[in-house]
Order: sequence, then C-alpha cells, then structure tokens
Amino acid sequence: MLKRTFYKNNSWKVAFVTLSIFALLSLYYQPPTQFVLRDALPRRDFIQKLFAPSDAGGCRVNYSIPEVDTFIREYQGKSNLLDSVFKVDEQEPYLSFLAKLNKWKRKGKLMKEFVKNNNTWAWEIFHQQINQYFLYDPEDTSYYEQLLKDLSQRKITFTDINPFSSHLVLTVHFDNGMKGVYKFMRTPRDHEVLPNHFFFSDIERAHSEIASFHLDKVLGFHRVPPTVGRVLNITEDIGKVGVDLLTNTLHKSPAGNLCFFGKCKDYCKVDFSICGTPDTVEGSMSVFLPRRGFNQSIYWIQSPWLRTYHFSIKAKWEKDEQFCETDVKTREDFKGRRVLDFTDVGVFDFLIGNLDRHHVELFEHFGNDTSLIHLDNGRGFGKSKYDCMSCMSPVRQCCMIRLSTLAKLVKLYIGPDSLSHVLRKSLEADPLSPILWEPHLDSVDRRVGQILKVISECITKKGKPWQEVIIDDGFY
Ligand SMILES: Nc1ncnc2c1ncn2[C@@H]1O[C@H](COP(=O)(O)OP(=O)(O)OP(=O)(O)O)[C@@H](O)[C@H]1O
Ligand SMILES: [Mn+2]
Repeated sequence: MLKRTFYKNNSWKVAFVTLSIFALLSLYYQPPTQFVLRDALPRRDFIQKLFAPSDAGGCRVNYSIPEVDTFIREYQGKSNLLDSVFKVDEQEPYLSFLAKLNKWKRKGKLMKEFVKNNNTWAWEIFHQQINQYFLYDPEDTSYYEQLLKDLSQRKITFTDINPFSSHLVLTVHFDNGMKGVYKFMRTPRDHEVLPNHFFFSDIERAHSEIASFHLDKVLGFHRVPPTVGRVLNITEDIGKVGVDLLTNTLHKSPAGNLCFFGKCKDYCKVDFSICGTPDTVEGSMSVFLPRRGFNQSIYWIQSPWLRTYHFSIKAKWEKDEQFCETDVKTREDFKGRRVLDFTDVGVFDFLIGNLDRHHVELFEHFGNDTSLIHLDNGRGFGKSKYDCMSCMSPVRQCCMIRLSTLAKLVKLYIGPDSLSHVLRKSLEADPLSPILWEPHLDSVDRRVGQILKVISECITKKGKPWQEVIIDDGFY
C-alpha cells in the first residue's frame, strides 16, 4: 500500500530517474569496435580525440625534429611576439589563427581602376577585386563561391589551345564571357615520377594545379588563381566547339575511347594522346586572369633560381651557396618585398615539390610593389617520399623568411591541426575530390618541419641574428 502510494505520488520522478539511468548506461555502451578504441586509449584522451578540432596533432606528431622544437620554444619566448597576432597558441585551431592574420592583410589598389567590365558575373567581380597584394579574398561572398561553381559547371562555348604552353593546355570560353585554362589529368593521382626521370620531361599533373590552389589558400597567400576540378566531355566540349587544331586530331583509341592530341611545342602527337572513358576526361580549370602588362599580354620576372633544363649543366645558384647575397639581394628590382616574395615561392615550391618555377608573373598596373602570381603549378606532387631541398634554395641561401609565413608554419608544426589536415579538409570541397593521394598529404607535414629546420640553422649554424632572418615587412 505504502509502496503503491509512493509510486503514485512520485511516478514522474521514478520515470525521470529510470530514463536518466538508461541514458547514462547508453552513453557508456558502445558497439564492440569502439570498445577496442576505448581500450587502446585512456578515457580522457578518448574524449579529447572525439572533440578535438582536428584528427591530427600538428605536423610534429609524425615528424618531430629536436632542433625545431628548440627553435619554436625560442620563438614563443620572444617578447615582441607575445602580444602580437603572431603569437602561437597550442590550443587554437589553425583556421582561426589564419583568419586573424588574414584580417591584417595589407590592402592596396584594386584592378577595377584598370579593368572595365559590367561587374555582374562572378568572374567580372573577381577581375575588378584583384588587389595589388593578393588575387582574391575567399571571404568575399559576392563572387568567390560562385566563381568556383561557374568554373566547374558552366557551359563551354568555345575551346582553343593556350599558345604559351609546351604541353597541350586549353583556353576555354564559357557562355557568360568567362575564360579558363584547362589542364588534363594525365596520370592517376597515385602515379609517382620515376626516379631516373628529369623534371623537365615530366608530364603536367592537373591534381597538382588543384592542390596548389588549396595549399596557397590555406597558407593565406592568395597568389594562385582559383582552380577547380572539372570533367570535360570530348564530344561536346572539344568535338563540337573546339578549334580545328583540336578537332583535326580527334580519333578512336584501340580500346574504342575518344582521343585527341591537338598542337603544342613538345607533347602533341599521337603518342601523348588524351583519351576519354569513353569520351569524358578529368582535369583542372583555372580562371583566366586579366592581362598582366599594359602593352604585352604577359608581364613577368625570370626566377633567379631558374634551372637550366639540361641533363648536366648546372646554374650558378646550384654551385654557389652565396648566390642570394651576391646576385639577388644586390639587385635594384629586388629591393622592397621581392626577396621575401621569392622566399615564399621557395616555401611553396618545396611543399609541393615543384622544380619547374622558371618565371613568375605580376600585374604591371600596380608597379614594383605588388605580389607575385604563382601560375603553372602542374609539376608538383610527383614524389611523395622525396623532399626537393633545392626547391627551398631561396629560403636557405637568402636565410630569410617573412614573419607571417614563419608564424603559419610554426602553428602548423605545433598543432592542433597539421598542414595535411587543413589541406585535406579544404580539398574536400573540390568536385573531383579526393584530389591528393594520402602519401602526398603526408609529405607536406614532413616538409613543414624541414623548412623550420633550415630557418633555425640560419641562426644556430650560420650565426645570423634573429632579426636579419625573420622579417616583419607588414605583409600577412
Ligand atoms: N589562369 C591564367 N590566366 C591567364 N593566363 C594564364 C593562366 N594560366 C596560365 N596562363 C598563361 O599561359 C602560360 C602557360 O601556362 P602554363 O605555364 O600553366 O602552361 P605550361 O605548359 O605548364 O607552360 P610551360 O611549358 O612554360 O611550363 C603562363 O605562363 C601564362 O602566361
Ligand atoms: Mn609548366
């Protein structure tokens, strides 16, 4: 009786307690596979792993270097950095750190002073918004997402050959007046360059173009034109709307697939045909930039670290470690930001493993004080196990790095997010995802530590003062 009254009066309480017990029990109950995980990790780590902002723990989790750890302790102790935007906090997710730096980006003139268009389509707004110091702002909702969508989906109305390329590269025209540069996915994403192969006979890789755009973006450089993966239909996009130089070469392969080879300097013959399955191919589409020069269509600087493109002749920089001091820092046109721009190029090319940086382009409109444009990134991500130390020559020989670039590398090294993590996440947005083979993603983590080691050695081994190596030139 007493019992029954108790239940009657407290029935809602009983229900609540019972439900709570069940809820708690169900929290602890995990299917068998998760028991294995729980056994392997102490409870606290397990929960941290579930709620940590990343699935990694910084590049150093797999590629810790003792000298770099010491260097970073010194970096974190620098009093002038403690209260600055360059202070690296071990808990902060990388993208929030990057967003803070991006806010400080110096802004210069806009291309709209020089380019006239209707400012309506995404590509028109992009052209007008090109800044003296960066190509685009990924936060600008007025065009950025739409531009990528247009590049991957809009109807192609005319297809030509890019006359400046040694490979078959297309200039593509769209139904809204936009133009794009298309490179073909000629090798599977896991294809590794053969060890005896020279880089200059290397085939261009569209996955490298796409991944380079994302890497440039997550490094906050914004110097690579927006690029997306796109499927091309050879029947529709070449056969129906291509120039004669393309359509004249259309043929069926022995397997019955539709192929063509077009016309170009080096690799346009039937041995290098591009074939569909049965008539579609994958590739990268980059948005076409406005003219870089006033009187000529291309305005460019030859890289001081240009290679000879010869099997045995070496360039001066390859034989002389003093090259930057004697031949680069002394150049009149390399005063101002230019040396640091080239050390950024060195960081970038080392991360992607690109030996083919023969020249860089820039907008003449903005004068000498403007950022470099990193076009042509098709020869990166070819060797996942090999680190091209000579690609980092600008950093090693000049013994300099921009503070903002260093801060981002330090942040990626200590975590919580590694470069492979943020790059993988960024690449997931591409329509042809997955773009990079995991060993290539792993290689960028290894390379972050290598760059930091070279910088720390400028101070510890070459005896340079900190402030001569790490330069805050106000560019983020
Ligand atoms: N997005 C773009 N917008 C405008 N022009 C471009 C763009 N991409 C490439 N170009 C022009 O086309 C030229 C050749 O393109 P790219 O360098 O990518 O082809 P490539 O075959 O790899 O060239 P190379 O044989 O010189 O290495 C570039 O130097 C540039 O002048
Ligand atoms: Mn090239």
